Amino acid sequence: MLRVALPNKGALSEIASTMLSEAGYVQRRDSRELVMVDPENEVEFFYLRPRDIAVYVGGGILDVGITGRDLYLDAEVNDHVDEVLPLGIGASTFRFAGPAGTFASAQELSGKRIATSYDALLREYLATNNIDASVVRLDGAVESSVRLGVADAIADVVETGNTLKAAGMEVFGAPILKSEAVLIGRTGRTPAGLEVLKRRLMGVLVARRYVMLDYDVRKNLVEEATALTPGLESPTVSPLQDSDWVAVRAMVLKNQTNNIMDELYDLGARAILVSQIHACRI
Ligand SMILES: Nc1ncnc2c1ncn2[C@@H]1O[C@H](COP(=O)(O)OP(=O)(O)OP(=O)(O)O)[C@@H](O)[C@H]1O
Ligand SMILES: O=P(O)(O)OC[C@H]1O[C@H](OP(=O)(O)OP(=O)(O)O)[C@H](O)[C@@H]1O
Ligand SMILES: [Mg+2]
Repeated sequence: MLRVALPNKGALSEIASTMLSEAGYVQRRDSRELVMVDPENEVEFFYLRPRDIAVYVGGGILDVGITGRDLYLDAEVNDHVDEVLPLGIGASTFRFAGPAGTFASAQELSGKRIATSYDALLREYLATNNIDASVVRLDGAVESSVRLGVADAIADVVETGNTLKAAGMEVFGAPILKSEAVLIGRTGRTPAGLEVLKRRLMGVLVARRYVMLDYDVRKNLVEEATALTPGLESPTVSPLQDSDWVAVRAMVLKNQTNNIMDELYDLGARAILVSQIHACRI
């Protein structure tokens, strides 16, 4: 059995479970369940605090896990745990913020107090950038720390920025880290089932990003048309009953679909159809 750690709560919990369901794995139905066995796929899922996942994987107790890149790096296990696959979900940025109009750059933090829940990540950034500041480690609701007088600035996860705005704060300086949900595993180990899990997750990523495009086009325009729809490897071109025309089938990026359809139509392509990809192995 492949032993997989998944976030039990928070921003990454539902989106990680949904992704695994789309990849064909059985997921828990009740958020209080802590373990879920998927005997058919020979995988066992353990629902744990997202911050603890790197610790379980780093300790060799569980084979792989899904957590945030920021949490994984903050756990300081990257000498023996690797990021195996970025998952394109749960994106956020780890940034400095302070009371509106107070700070303009990270260098101005020298001698100041910075509150954060990601102290290892912050300490490393400060050391690399020669900023001599003190770090105040808090568990959460870090935005309140400045108003309450325990810190001068914060380093925290920002997604929409709404929480900062509500606290009268604004970001400053360059982003410290761009994060997203990632699959992590022990360096140099490929436990049974990991390659299949990776391939399935990559299949979900592709199925989410691409659609299947079908159209008919005159044979003499097929070169121009397929230049617009090159597909992942090569588009399928099939004969039609009318020998002057061919049918073309290719995967295209979902967010480019309508532009490509307009260009194909202008070129003379007709019967342009888009269909969703439910699953794939590339
Ligand atoms: N809007 C968001 N708010 C917080 N974290 C987010 C958001 N979007 C993505 N994430 C990511 O989710 C992870 C944090 O998850 P979560 O909030 O569940 O952990 P936590 O803050 O340690 O726990 P909790 O808030 O339950 O005490 C990080 O990897 C973070 O980058
Ligand atoms: O930019 P936004 O979309 O507003 O999201 C970012 C906020 O969400 C997180 O808090 P969370 O809900 O995890 O609470 P916590 O601070 O107690 O961890 C994070 O710590 C920020 O406060
Ligand atoms: Mg949180």
